[in-house]
Amino acid sequence: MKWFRDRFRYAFAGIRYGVLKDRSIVLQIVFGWIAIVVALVLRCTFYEWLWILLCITLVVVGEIFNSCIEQCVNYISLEIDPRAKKIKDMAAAAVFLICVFAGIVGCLIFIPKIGEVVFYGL
Ligand SMILES: Nc1ncnc2c1ncn2[C@@H]1O[C@H](COP(=O)(O)OP(=O)(O)OP(=O)(O)O)[C@@H](O)[C@H]1O
Repeated sequence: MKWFRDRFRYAFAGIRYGVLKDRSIVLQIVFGWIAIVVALVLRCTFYEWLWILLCITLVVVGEIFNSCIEQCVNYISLEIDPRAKKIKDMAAAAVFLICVFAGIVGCLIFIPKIGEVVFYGL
């Protein structure tokens, strides 16, 4: 039980560092909440909710991993180095691809629903 409790404590400590120290993570969490509010207003279906929650989770987890990689690089050295640039740029690319995926899913789900609301009302 203590092992289990410790896992939770460390994970929540990690979330706290992320939220307090990384504005990108905070921003993605805010976007996630906006997506949840929009999905509630547009009365998304069960499977639409699954896709939306998957996208939010992927973006936030991707951003946390990106932050970990940036911190690892900074921990090893703060000097300007092309290798450090390559590592950080690749981590940023991974988050960018996840955000593109989430953006496409969001458009596929929300645009037709917004169209329905415009034509027929809520
Ligand atoms: N030590 C370094 N050597 C060379 N280039 C670096 C180095 N550190 C950062 N960079 C370049 O600057 C970019 C931004 O790096 P930084 O660590 O500031 O992350 P960030 O994307 O601004 O993240 P955040 O806003 O979450 O802090 C990197 O993608 C990389 O191109």
